[in-house]
Amino acid sequence: MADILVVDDEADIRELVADILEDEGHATRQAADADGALRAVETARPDLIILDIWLQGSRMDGIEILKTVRRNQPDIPVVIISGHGNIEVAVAAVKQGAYDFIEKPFTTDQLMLVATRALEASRLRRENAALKVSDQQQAEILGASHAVAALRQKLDRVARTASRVLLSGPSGSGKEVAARYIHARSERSGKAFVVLNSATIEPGKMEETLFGRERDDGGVVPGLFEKAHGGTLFLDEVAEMPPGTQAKILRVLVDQRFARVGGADMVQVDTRVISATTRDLEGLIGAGKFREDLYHRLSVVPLETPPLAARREDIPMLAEHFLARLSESEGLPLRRLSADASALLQTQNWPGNVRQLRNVMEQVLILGQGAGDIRPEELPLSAGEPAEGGSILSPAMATLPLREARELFERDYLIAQINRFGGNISKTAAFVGMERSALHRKLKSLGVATVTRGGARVAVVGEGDEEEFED
Ligand SMILES: Nc1ncnc2c1ncn2[C@@H]1O[C@H](COP(=O)(O)OP(=O)(O)OP(=O)(O)O)[C@@H](O)[C@H]1O
Repeated sequence: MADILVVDDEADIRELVADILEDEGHATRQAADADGALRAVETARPDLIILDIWLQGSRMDGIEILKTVRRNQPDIPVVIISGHGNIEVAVAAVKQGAYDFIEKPFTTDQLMLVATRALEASRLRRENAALKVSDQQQAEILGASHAVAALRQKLDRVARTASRVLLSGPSGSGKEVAARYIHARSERSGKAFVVLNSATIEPGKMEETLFGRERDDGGVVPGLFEKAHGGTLFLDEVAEMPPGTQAKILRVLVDQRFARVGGADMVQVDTRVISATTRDLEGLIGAGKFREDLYHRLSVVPLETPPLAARREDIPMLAEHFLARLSESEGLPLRRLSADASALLQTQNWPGNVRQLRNVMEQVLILGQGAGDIRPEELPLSAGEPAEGGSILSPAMATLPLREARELFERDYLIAQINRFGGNISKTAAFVGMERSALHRKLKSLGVATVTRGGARVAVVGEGDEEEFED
């Protein structure tokens, strides 16, 4: 049932239109002039306005009312009633943003047809707008660390162009979110964002998946390049592409044309390609596993999503964000992290990065029995376990030069110790075997400070302004 406002100076036409709409189950309100109409719109937003153009005794005609409504509430659909022989005025009204018009005299069916279509179109528009908002939300890159702020800035810049982007970073570090972020903020945002995960497609099916097929009966099965026409194709795990497909993709990137499998005609597409890899593509090129020419075409703008362990200061806010979102979507009471739990999360290695953090938060919220703030012992963490193969090297550290790896280790180690001693620098210094002043200098050079969170002192990275140590 819709709420429909009928505006006409002739009472019998108003009544007639209202009767027809009410017979179809809608609620109606009526107005005879501009003041009545605008007051009705202000009182409660109608789902549809049926508006006569000529209104005797009104200070504005239908077109003026239409303009006012469009200015203030542009998403209310308006259907114009025009007198016979007044087509030009009706067409002018449509140009001003009316959904459609009907000419007097009209039949019940004509009125219902145009009213139903206007209501349906406005419902679809509202749904699409809601979807677009949720697309944008899905494509939010959260984090206040230097690394994430710099990444966001680059993504914003690249979203304004049509350049191809290659995103590198470990699994779960947000490569797909970054690709969605670019798409959602680009001129292509109204068109499709299509994902291909190369690792999940059988090699024999890859070309059909990407380029489509022409069947013997003349039917066409479009591939992902066609589905993403005008939009963006995200090639995830691009290193997993079989060599034959690599050659074909290269050709599409060079001239934006391809033939479907089983077909001879060339298909022209305008598809932006964003690709992602967790692997070292340059190493694979050296080993003859990835085409160098394709690499250069894909990585016009190369960007890196940093591992979570390299931006620990983002961990508390990401964790709180996931807790809030999950409790809302699962209908569970919201729980927050205690300061100790938050500090413990910051000492972990997170080989599965943001995805792993989200999973841990999901487990706490869904499986956790507790109430109130989440305590450290409730966190399902395998803290302190050596990484696979007995090595303590995290994936983040394993690929760094010695000096940077040592800094990363020292930073993580000292943060863990400070948090173990409740932010007490003297006790930490005694335990780690350093003079208090030397520890201060070291922490400063590593960008570590302690801040008060939830009543407790915790060590964090990169919030230099608050740096102030307690004994
Ligand atoms: N900066 C971020 N802000 C908010 N959520 C994030 C962020 N980074 C990652 N996520 C979330 O973490 C999860 C994993 O992210 P995503 O799928 O983008 O990672 P990926 O690098 O593409 O992983 P893979 O290489 O395994 O495909 C998603 O649920 C995503 O929403």
